[in-house]
Amino acid sequence: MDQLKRMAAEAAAEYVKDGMKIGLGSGSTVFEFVRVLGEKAKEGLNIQAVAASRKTEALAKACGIHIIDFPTKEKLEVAFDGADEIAPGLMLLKGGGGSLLREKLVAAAAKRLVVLADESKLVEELGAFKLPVEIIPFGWETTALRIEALGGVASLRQTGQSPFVSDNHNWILDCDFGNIRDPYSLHEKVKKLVGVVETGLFLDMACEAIVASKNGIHHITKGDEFNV
Ligand SMILES: O=C[C@H](O)[C@H](O)[C@H](O)COP(=O)(O)O
Repeated sequence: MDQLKRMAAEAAAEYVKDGMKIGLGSGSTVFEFVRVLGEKAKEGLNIQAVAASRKTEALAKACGIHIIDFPTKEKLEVAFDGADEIAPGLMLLKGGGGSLLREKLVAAAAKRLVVLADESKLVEELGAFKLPVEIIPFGWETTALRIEALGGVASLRQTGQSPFVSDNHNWILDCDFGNIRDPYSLHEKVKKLVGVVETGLFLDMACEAIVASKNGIHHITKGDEFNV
C-alpha cells in the first residue's frame, strides 16, 4: 500500500512546476507527496504552498517547502489531496484524519483539485466509510441527535478517552448513513443543521484522480468509469 501511495505521489508531482503556488491537503498519501516534493525542492524546485493541516505544514517545512498564507488576489494553481472514498463522478468522502474543513477551504481556493489515492479508495457508492462531520463542541449531543433524525448513526470521534479535536478546535462526528445514494442531498441537509460546520462530502470539486494500482497509474476524470 505504501508503495502505491508513493507511485501516486510521484505521478502527481509531475504536475508541479517551478514557481507554482499550490494547496496541500492532509493524510498519509499527501504526506508521501510532500516528501516527494521535498526531494524535488532539494534539487532546486521552487514552490510555495498553503497547507490544510498543522501536520502537513510541519512536514512541508521540514522538507524545505515554503509555506504561505492564502493568496487573496489569485487562486492557487492546483490543490492536491487524498480521499477516504472516491465514487464515480469524482465524488469524494474525506475527513478520516479530521482535516476536512481546512481541506475544503484549500480546495476551494484553488483552480483545480487533484486527488491522489491507491486503488483501495475507489468505490461504486460512498458510505462504507463513515461520513466525518465537523461540529461545534457546544451542545454536541443535540447536533448528533439532529443528524440521527436524518437517518444516520453519529459517533463522537475519540482520541483515547477524550474527544478528537480538529485544528479548528472543533469535534468530529463519524456518521453511518449506510450507502449514500444521493450525496448532494445528504450534504445539503447535514450542512444546514445547527451546530454543523462542514461535512466530508467533496462534490464537484475534484477535476482528476491519480490512482495507483498494481497495474500502474490511472488518471481518472469526472466522466470516467472505474476500470483499474
Ligand atoms: O482528514 C483527512 C483527509 O481527508 C485525508 O485526505 C483522507 O483521510 C485520506 O487519508 P489517507 O491518504 O491517509 O488515506
